[in-house]
Amino acid sequence: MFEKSTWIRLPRNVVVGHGVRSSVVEVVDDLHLQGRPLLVTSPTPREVAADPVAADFEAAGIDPAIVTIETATFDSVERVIETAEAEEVSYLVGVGGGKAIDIAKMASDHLEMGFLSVPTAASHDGIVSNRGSVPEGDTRHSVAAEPPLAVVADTEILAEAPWELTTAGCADIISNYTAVMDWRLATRLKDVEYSEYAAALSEMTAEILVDNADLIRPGLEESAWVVTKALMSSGVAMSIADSSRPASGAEHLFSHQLDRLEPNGALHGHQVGVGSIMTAYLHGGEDGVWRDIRDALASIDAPTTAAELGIDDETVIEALTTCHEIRDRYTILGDGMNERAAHEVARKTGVID
Ligand SMILES: NC(=O)C1=CN([C@@H]2O[C@H](COP(=O)(O)OP(=O)(O)OC[C@H]3O[C@@H](n4cnc5c(N)ncnc54)[C@H](OP(=O)(O)O)[C@@H]3O)[C@@H](O)[C@H]2O)C=CC1
Ligand SMILES: O=C(CO)COP(=O)(O)O
Ligand SMILES: [Zn+2]
Repeated sequence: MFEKSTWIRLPRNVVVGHGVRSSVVEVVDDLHLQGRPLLVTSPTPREVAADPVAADFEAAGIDPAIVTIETATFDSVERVIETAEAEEVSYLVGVGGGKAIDIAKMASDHLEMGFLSVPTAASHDGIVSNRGSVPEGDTRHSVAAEPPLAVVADTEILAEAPWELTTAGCADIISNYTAVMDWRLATRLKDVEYSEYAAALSEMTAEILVDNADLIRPGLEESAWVVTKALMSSGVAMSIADSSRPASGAEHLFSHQLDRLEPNGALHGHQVGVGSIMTAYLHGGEDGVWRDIRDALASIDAPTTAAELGIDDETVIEALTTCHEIRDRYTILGDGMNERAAHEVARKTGVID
């Protein structure tokens, strides 16, 4: 008997383009959401977009509450939940980068409330995904969370954000190549659940981005358009898989460990990009695709070395040798690299001197 079933949760409305920030209230109306919204934001996105969105709500006769979080932690999720309950809101609007959107989607899940995703940076592929990514102690959780009811991605805001945020988003997408390699490996060796459609979508997204790399230039609003579409497509792959596997393999473990070792290190996307160069080498050796990944990253101005990340060589080696412990996710790192092997891969790929 055939007993398989799946439930894929995706946004109902996706609004992308120049000046669409002012459509948030209209989107809320289209979704028939009633009552007060709680805007969940972080300091810079608050100035850039959350305060103007709050003003749009006020102009429409809706009284929004607002909460500003500083970190992507369970404490922040707790604070948002407490604020939502105290302010008696009916739905959430995450306005910001990966941090604010992750916290909003996890709080929404707990509160059983809908949420809207309003990205202010094309820096990560969590814009539409149904996952939240949060560190806790020695580990890093990929938490099932509420996917957004709608996404409102204003390319004018995204294009005005610092250029490195956009290159971080590109690198988060390029890292899909190695994430899918790890996923296939884990399927072969550990029989982990696998979706051919999610894997293909994730790889195709990276391919389209790399093929359009010449459209990705600072000061070009079209870049924000190209990158945001890729970030959403990658997020849809995660929602189809109901796992971050299509977009998160060993290169993400490396980045999550760097976040622990060097909390004020580099952007998430930049770290996973450098990790991807090294894990591609581990998958394919000297003749594998690691040079293609490095060149793709370099072509969109993303870092390809530890020095460009602003992280010292020792920390890179420590992250490489310990990051397999951060979560139960089988990857090319297996049960861990020893120090000599870590030095070898980091040197051979030019990540360290
Ligand atoms: N759930 C998922 O599927 C995924 C989750 N993630 C998570 O997302 C996070 C990474 O996302 P990222 O966006 O890099 O992190 P942040 O949200 O921390 O944003 C990075 C920086 O950009 C700033 N910023 C955001 N928008 C603007 C703007 N318009 N102008 C100027 N500065 C701006 C932020 O300011 P400020 O400090 O003031 O907030 C912050 O300093 C990680 O926690 C990662 O784990 C990543 C991929 C997928
Ligand atoms: O960053 C992600 C995908 O780009 C997902 O994060 P996790 O590694 O926490 O699942
Ligand atoms: Zn990522």
